[in-house]
Amino acid sequence: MNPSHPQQRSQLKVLNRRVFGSGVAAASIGLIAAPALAQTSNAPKLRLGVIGCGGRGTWIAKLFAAHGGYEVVAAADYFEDRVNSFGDALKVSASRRHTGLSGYKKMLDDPHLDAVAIESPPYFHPQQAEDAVEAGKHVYLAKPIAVDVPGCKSVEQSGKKATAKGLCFLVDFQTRANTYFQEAIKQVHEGAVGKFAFGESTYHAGIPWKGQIVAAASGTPEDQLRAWGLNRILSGDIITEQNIHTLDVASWIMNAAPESAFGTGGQKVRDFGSCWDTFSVIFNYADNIGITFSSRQFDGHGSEPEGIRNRMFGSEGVLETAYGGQVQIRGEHAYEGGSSPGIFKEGAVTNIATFYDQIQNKDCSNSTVPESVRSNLTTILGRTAAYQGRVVTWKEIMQNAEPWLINLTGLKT
Ligand SMILES: NC(=O)C1=CN([C@@H]2O[C@H](COP(=O)(O)OP(=O)(O)OC[C@H]3O[C@@H](n4cnc5c(N)ncnc54)[C@H](OP(=O)(O)O)[C@@H]3O)[C@@H](O)[C@H]2O)C=CC1
Ligand SMILES: O=C1CO[C@H](CO)[C@@H](O)[C@@H]1O
Repeated sequence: MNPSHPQQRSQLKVLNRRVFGSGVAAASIGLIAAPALAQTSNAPKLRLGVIGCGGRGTWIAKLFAAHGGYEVVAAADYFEDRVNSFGDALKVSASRRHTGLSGYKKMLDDPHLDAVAIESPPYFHPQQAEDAVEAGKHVYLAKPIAVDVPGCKSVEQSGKKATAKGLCFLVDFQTRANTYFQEAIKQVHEGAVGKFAFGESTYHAGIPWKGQIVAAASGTPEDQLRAWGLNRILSGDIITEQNIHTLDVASWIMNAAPESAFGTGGQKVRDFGSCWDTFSVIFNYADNIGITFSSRQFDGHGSEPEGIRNRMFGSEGVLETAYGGQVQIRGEHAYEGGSSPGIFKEGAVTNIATFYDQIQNKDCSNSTVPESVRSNLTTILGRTAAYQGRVVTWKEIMQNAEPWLINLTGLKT
């Protein structure tokens, strides 16, 4: 998000209040400076192109520039106004601003470009990542990695291909970069809560897409693209686009894929867009360990607690985590942990620094790819079970890997 953009400012207010809690508001979105992780070596700057110049793309490009090890030299977005506003802010030359659906391919043709950050709508991520790896570029990819099973499989292959070609590929989950989350979940894996009994996973938040409601109603191809966050196919629906943060933590805790899921939900409160505004799912893991999940993307009328939360109950303790809040283990092997109010920005800053270090050190193991594939597939399993109102197995979704396709006719190539 870009706090200087008026629409984004109001969205941030909603997110601060609803997702992160009032006490941590400014820090949670990066208005309070994160610890500097500036590049100090004399290595030449990495030449970075950004695909997707909307809110996240513009915001994160400034973090790449602030790192010191990158030079933002190219921009691609379907929309000319976005690429120009990005280009002006990041001082990208006119010849390196690309528009249209395949504008990013012209960017990838540049032999002097080292890496790309993919910050476009989720529907486009797998193809853009595949093309970037094919073109020999390192890839920094926003979550979710894909909206469907074939997309997840494609990103999995791109990650492996990147490793084989000596390219780095990093998926940007802020929680995965946070030391309290890392330590707490490591201790849980070492037995700190004993034998798992059951878990909880929630993402309760307001509407982040108010600026897209008018475009969503118009239905022209370009408006549909501008309003991608309210479009089920372009976004993956809220369980994949937004709720993935909490289901990624659940997947990290379990260190396994669920065997099946059962769920429900719908568009209960909102009357715009094609996404559901709530999901309720039970994920069934091996040994009948259940994780109950619920999400909301509309006004909670002051209900607390809000945001991205996980709990895992075991025979000897309980793990509690909150994105932007406290992370701790209670019980026989307590871990005090700590709070992470600045995680929204600090997670990205850390991931940007890690990506730089991996490229410099030629560490192309690309370990964030398989874990992201699994959590993205977990969201798709829950989504399928909820849409169909029946028990759906992991095996089933992996075997019937139907692509989600949208008609892009009418858009500039
Ligand atoms: N925590 C995380 O990891 C986050 C990840 N993402 C991911 O990043 C990708 C891209 O998402 P995102 O950038 O949000 O998508 P968009 O920018 O396309 O859409 C989000 C909102 O940003 C606003 N916006 C558009 N252009 C700009 C601009 N130049 N500056 C500021 N705001 C603008 C739009 O509001 P309006 O039309 O009213 O101007 C729009 O409603 C997606 O995959 C998404 O899931 C996104 C946010 C956080
Ligand atoms: O969690 C987040 C806040 O909401 C945004 C809109 O759904 C997401 O893209 C982001 O990842």
